[in-house]
Amino acid sequence: ADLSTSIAGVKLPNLLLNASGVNCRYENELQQLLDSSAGSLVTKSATLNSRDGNPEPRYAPLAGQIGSINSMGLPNQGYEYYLEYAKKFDYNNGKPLFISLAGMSLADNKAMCEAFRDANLPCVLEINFSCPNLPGKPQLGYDMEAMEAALKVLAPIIGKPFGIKLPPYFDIAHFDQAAAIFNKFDNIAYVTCINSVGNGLAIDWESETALIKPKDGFGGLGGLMVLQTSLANVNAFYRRLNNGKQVIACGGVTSGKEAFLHILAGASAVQIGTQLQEEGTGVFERVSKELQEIMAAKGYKNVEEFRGKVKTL
Ligand SMILES: C=Cc1c(C(=O)O)[nH]c(=O)[nH]c1=O
Repeated sequence: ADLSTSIAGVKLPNLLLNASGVNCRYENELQQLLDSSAGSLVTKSATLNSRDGNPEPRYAPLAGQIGSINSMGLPNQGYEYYLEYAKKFDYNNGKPLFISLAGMSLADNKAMCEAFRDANLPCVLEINFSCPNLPGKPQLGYDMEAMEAALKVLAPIIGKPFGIKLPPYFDIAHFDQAAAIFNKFDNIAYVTCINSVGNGLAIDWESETALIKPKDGFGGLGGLMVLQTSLANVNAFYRRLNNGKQVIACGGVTSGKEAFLHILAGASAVQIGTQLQEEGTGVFERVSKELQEIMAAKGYKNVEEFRGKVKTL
């Protein structure tokens, strides 16, 4: 079965890729993604300057393989590292490159977007409005006015198709408000739903202790336990975005089954985070095979035949 897809003007030979933040901070990790069955790769969200991030332990899988909690604190090499990587990248290798940016301020995001614009590269920018783990910094994704104001500055600078990484929303009114904002910007090509479910608290019952150190143990939740929230966000934006804007799914993909469900909900591509962290890059081969088996069993030759076709009662 054909798992290829096109997003923001670039073609992915396989609609599976990593979630930003996982296995993508350093060049060697990015090379591992290129060498895997993933159809593309996205870099760790970059800030103006490099960051060490929060104190460890800052990531933990949850018992029973139900998911993960993280409060990494945006550790990254600084945007120039990823800009240099994007300049050296072989755009004829068959897999497109996505670059994630998460400026600590609008000025930082503006400076980083200007630098990528000036470099005039084929990579696709994904602006991350949804990091939940910066102490004292509320995430832009939950401030509609600030998000629109930022887009009014950044969209014209980027000047070509780009994407936005969104937090999960839980109120229908917020789906309506956010989609209405995105529909105002012609070059928003896609949204990636969802980032981790912010500020969960994982506690070990034997030691009576939080699993991670930063923020009294508060961190973003990922993995299978966020699947239904992710499916809802994918479908909500699939139903609301117009002019060909697409949705990349992220959240709860541990097998071909969840990837299939995300496509049914409307996803054009599917990102894998927690399961990639736990299993390694072999996850892309496994999930691709499982998805193709499901499609064959159901008689689907390509994903367009069932994308967004979730039935309601
Ligand atoms: C960019 C920071 C993020 C982080 C982080 O670096 O703490 N963790 C997430 O789950 N999502 C983010 O967007």
